[in-house]
Amino acid sequence: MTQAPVNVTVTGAAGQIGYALLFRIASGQLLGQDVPVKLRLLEIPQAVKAAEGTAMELEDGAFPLLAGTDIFDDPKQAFEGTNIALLVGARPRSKGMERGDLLEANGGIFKPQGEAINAGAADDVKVLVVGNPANTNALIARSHAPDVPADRFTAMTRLDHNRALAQLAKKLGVPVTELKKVAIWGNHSATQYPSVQHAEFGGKSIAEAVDQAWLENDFIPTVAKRGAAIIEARGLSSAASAASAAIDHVYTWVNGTPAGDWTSAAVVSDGSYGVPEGLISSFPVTAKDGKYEIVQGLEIDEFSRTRIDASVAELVEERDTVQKLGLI
Ligand SMILES: NC(=O)c1ccc[n+]([C@@H]2O[C@H](COP(=O)([O-])OP(=O)(O)OC[C@H]3O[C@@H](n4cnc5c(N)ncnc54)[C@H](O)[C@@H]3O)[C@@H](O)[C@H]2O)c1
Ligand SMILES: O=C(O)C[C@H](O)C(=O)O
Repeated sequence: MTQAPVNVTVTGAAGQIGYALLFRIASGQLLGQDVPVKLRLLEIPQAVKAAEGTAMELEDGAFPLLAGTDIFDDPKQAFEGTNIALLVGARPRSKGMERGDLLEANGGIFKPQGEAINAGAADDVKVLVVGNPANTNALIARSHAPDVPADRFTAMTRLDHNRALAQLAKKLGVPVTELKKVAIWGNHSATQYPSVQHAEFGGKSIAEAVDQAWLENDFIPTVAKRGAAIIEARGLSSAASAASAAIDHVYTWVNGTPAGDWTSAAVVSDGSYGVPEGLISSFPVTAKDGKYEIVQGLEIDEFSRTRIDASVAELVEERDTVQKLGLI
């Protein structure tokens, strides 16, 4: 192991996703089996003790690639020198809380974290926001990190992408490895648009192989409402699958997408496909040389246009709310 360890900051480290995520990072699945990592865990003061327990377990794993674990309750320290920032900790919606209240509470978390990333993160920092509402939390963090290039801020829709792959593989009776060019557009919320317009299986069109009624009445709502279905079944939101998707998102970002395929990530819009510039919206993206890029030049049919516009309208509303609250 000659390479210097990569610093990985994980916020909400004592939460459910943190518990599922940290051991996979330590085992080399985030960056690769030859890349040592140093973990920097951020928690609120009340949860530092629990994070310490997780750090003891990480130590007990004797992971060859884990160069150490540090715990912080101050974002400035947690993001000092960080190369990969996984923003998982967020304020969940509690009973009676309006969407505006939720956005405001999360502004109190993601504003100082954006400032801390701006002040102290490494020059090559890559940020993935997982904590909900993920797209708008990423927008808040990004707007407080003016010195960090916009393309370093992303939010997670890889879980939705993976959910879409799983549903399609089941329907078509093929392994997920045969599926290509599935895309999630818009917000990580029930308005998201999981699209098969350009998707293929074994070189054939998926849109032609399944009927439109199944897409509209089954596939799209199943993927878009899967998070709620898991909460209903488990009594807790998805954790292991969310951690797995976070691993996939960063691994792909660093190591690239295979030729002839793409994945989905919420990235800062450059105005492509009519999505207002600056919004953090999900697109089909490729990754190369450590950069995610929006796939260009896709023809968008009328059905897709309506669905994309509806989800983007929700993102615009969220952006306008946080703007009014002075959070961006
Ligand atoms: N984007 C996605 O696909 C996706 C999927 C699943 C869950 N989520 C979201 O991920 C978030 C975390 O989920 P979870 O199940 O791990 O929640 P959890 O409640 O189990 O853990 C959250 C942790 O964050 C910590 N935290 C709160 N404020 C913090 C702050 N300011 N700094 C650092 N840590 C802080 C809490 O102390 C807690 O330990 C939630 O917002 C959830 O909705 C997103
Ligand atoms: O935490 C949630 O509200 C659901 C989560 O975003 C998910 O998609 O599983």
